[in-house]
Amino acid sequence: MISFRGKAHQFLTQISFYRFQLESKRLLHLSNRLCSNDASFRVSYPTRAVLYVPGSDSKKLTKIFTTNADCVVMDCEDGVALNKKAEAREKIRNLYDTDERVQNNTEGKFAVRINPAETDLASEDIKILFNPKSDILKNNSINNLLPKCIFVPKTSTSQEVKWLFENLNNQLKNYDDLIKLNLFFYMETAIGLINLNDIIKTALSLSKDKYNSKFNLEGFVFGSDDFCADIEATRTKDAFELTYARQKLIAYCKGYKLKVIDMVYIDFKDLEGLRVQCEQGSRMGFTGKQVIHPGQVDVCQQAFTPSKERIDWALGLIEAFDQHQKSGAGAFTYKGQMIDMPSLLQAKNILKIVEKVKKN
Ligand SMILES: CC(C)(COP(=O)(O)OP(=O)(O)OC[C@H]1O[C@@H](n2cnc3c(N)ncnc32)[C@H](O)[C@@H]1OP(=O)(O)O)[C@@H](O)C(=O)NCCC(=O)NCCSC(=O)C[C@H](O)C(=O)O
Ligand SMILES: [Mg+2]
Repeated sequence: MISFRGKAHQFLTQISFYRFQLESKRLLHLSNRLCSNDASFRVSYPTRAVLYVPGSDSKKLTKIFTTNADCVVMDCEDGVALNKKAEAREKIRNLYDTDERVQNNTEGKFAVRINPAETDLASEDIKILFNPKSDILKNNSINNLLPKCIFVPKTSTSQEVKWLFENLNNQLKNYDDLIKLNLFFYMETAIGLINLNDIIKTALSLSKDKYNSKFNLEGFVFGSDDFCADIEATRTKDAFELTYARQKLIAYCKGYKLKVIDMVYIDFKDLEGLRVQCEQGSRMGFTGKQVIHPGQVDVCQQAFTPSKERIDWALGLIEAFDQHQKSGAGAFTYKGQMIDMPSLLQAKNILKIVEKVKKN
């Protein structure tokens, strides 16, 4: 039996819930209005959880349709044994030839990781993966039959970028109506970290000036395990040995408005440890994280999705900022903190992520 006080409490909770809903709707409307005319508010698809599936493993490949990972990377590189490379390429090619779910995906949900540029393995990957069977091509648009996004590991020099674009371009030159191919490069060697600026600038300028924007550099992936091997570091749970590399990669990617995907957490049964590392990566500025097991996807997505509290904070701040701007105040107090233009930009970043997730 609920007492009168209990009932009153229930009633008040209900009222404040409805008030909260109304308030949220009003604020969301306001944020749409504030952000819709903002050129910096470009929203592409989300990459919170990027799941690897070894291309040679038929059973795991069937799981690409049941996972809710934002991006599935069918792997031809390190997740595949050397004597299974040909099998991996064939299985992935077969999916693009026959499966409408893969064919109809327009952005980066189904991607492929090829082998490192300037290797025979990569040449063979490109030759097979970007070559639909002619009888299938007769009845289908080429854009449905090719990977829309590729991941390119161990990118250490701008020379490799040139090699890659040239090879892809040669393979694709017969298909006039090809739309864009999204690309992620890996930063996973010491020399790659040193050459990062050069690699990004080469990829951006070559794509725009020489290849008519056919190739779109979407972002970078931090290959922490290869990087550790390369710098002869020992992996630790809190990843302190990788701090510099992670921060440098974030700064360069954000400087060029690129996505940046954090390290793998190889202890895949330890979900609490995963959560801690995901939240750390999210706070540092990463856009998402690589995962190696479907069981890691939910934890990862949650950590890279702003919480209700953060969204409320952002919406309230945007409204307060708007009001203070109108009254002529650039800086003001909101929830006990000093707010000015950088805080508004941070609040908008939160809404950008929400928009991306909604788009998916
Ligand atoms: C790590 C694994 C080898 C573990 O596999 P398994 O022993 O099969 O795990 P489970 O029994 O727990 O699996 C449960 C079910 O889930 C399916 N499964 C598991 N992993 C995947 C996956 N990645 N994609 C799709 N489906 C998956 C299993 O088949 C089970 O199914 P069912 O029996 O029907 O219930 C395995 O998870 C794995 O191979 N993961 C991928 C490894 C990989 O790709 N590594 C390379 C990428 S990481 C990297 O490159 C790092 C970077 O470059 C760097 O340098 O840092
Ligand atoms: Mg690697």
